[in-house]
Amino acid sequence: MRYLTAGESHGPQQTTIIEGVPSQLELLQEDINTELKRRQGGHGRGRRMQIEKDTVAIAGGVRHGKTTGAPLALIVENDDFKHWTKIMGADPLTEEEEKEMKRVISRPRPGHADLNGAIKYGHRDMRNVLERSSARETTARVSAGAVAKKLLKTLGIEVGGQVLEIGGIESKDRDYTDIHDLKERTEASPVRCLDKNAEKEMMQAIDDAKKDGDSIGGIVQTVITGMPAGVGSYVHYDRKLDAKIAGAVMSINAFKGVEVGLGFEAGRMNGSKVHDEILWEEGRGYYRSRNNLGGFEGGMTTGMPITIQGVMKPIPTLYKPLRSVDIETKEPFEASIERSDSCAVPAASVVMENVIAFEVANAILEMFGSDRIDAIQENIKKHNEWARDF
Ligand SMILES: Cc1cc2nc3c(=O)[nH]c(=O)nc-3n(C[C@H](O)[C@H](O)[C@H](O)COP(=O)(O)O)c2cc1C
Ligand SMILES: C=C(O[C@@H]1CC(C(=O)O)=C[C@@H](OP(=O)(O)O)[C@H]1O)C(=O)O
Repeated sequence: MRYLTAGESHGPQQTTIIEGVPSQLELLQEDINTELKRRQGGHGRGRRMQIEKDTVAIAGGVRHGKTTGAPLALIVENDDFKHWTKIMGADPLTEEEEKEMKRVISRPRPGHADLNGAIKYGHRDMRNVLERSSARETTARVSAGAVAKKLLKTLGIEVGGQVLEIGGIESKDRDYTDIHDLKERTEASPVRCLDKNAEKEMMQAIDDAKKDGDSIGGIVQTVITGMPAGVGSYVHYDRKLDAKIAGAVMSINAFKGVEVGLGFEAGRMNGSKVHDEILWEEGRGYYRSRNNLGGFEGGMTTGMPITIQGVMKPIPTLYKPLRSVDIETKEPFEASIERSDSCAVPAASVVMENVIAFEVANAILEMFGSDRIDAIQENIKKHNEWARDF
C-alpha cells in the first residue's frame, strides 16, 4: 500500500489516495470518522477545532461497504474554508480583490516551517508555506491510518496508545491489563492518560501555558498487539520495519524523537538487563520473558507487543512572542497571532497510532499477500501455526 495526501489547511479539503488496499475488506465511513474524531480531541486544542467537524467522504474504492481493490479516495472538507474562499481559492484575484484581500505573511514564526519553506520555494508570502506545513494535513494521514487500522483489526491486530508525559508531568500509571483496557481508559481521559492524578496536573499545566501565552509538548506511546513474528526484515536497511515506523513517527509535525521499547534507556543498562529471554510453551510457541525491546529484533517483529514512544516539541505559534525578523523590512518584530493550539499532545498520540498502523499494515501485506482480505487471513493463520512449532 502507498498513499498520497493533498490539500491546504484553509483550502477546500484534505484529500487522501491509498493504492493497494486489498479487496473484500469491510469498510464504513464510520470506521474513518471514529479516528478523525479522536484526532480532533484533547485538552489544549485551539479555536480551529470548534470550527471543524471532520467527517470523511469515501469517493472511490469502496462499494456497498467493502473495498474493491481499486484505489481509495478519501475526502475531508475544511469547514474553515468558507471564511477563506477568496484568500485560498484557486482562481486568480481581480486587481480590486487583490488590494482588498491580499494579506501577505512576511513574518516567520520560530519553530515553524515558515522561513525555511519560503527560502526553499521562493515564496515571499509565507502563507504558501504555512498552509501545507500545517498539521491540518494529519487529518489526511489519519484517514489513511484508519483504513490500515480496520485492516489490522480484521486480522486480529489491535492498535492503541497513551500519553506518557505532558509539559514534564509524567504518568506514573502506565499499566493496563490488555489493549482493550488501555483503549477504554485512554478514551475516557481528556489527555489520553491512564494516571488520574497526572491527568489533572497535565490539564492544569496546559491551562497555565495557555494563560501565559506559551505552549507545551510531551511524550506519547503507541502499542500494537496480535502481531505475527517475523514481519519486516533484517536483510536490507529499507526493509526493517522498526526503521520504517521511526521514519513515519518523525514525519509527524513537531515530533523530534522516537524510541522502540526501552529506547534511550537501553543505552544506560547492561545487556543482561535489556535483552528479553526466549521461552517456548506447548500451544503458545515462542515468547519473550519480558518486552524491553518493544516487539522488535533485527528489524522484524518478535510477536510480542510493539511499543513505540514519540516526543512532540511545544507548539511553535506563541502568543508570547519570540524574536524574529520581517523578511520584507529585515526589521525585528513582535509576533501577534490570532489563534493556536497550546498543546496538541493528546491529538498527536492519535496521529502517531495511525501513521504507525499504516506502516505495520503495509508490512503485513508484503509478507502475507495483498489482493483479498480472506486470503491474507488464511496466510497469517498458517504462518502462526507454523511458527508456533518451528
Ligand atoms: C495535531 C497537531 C496540531 C498542531 N497544532 C499546531 C498549532 O496550532 N500551531 C502551531 O504553530 N503548530 C502546531 N503544530 C505543530 C506544527 O505543525 C509543526 O511544528 C510545524 O509543522 C513545523 O514542523 P516541525 O515542528 O516538525 O519542524 C501541530 C502539530 C500537531 C501534530
Ligand atoms: C487545523 C488543525 O491544526 C492546525 C495545525 C496548525 C499548524 O500550524 O500546524 C495550526 C492551527 O491552525 P489554524 O492556524 O487554522 O488555527 C491548528 O488548528 C487540525 O489539527 O485539524
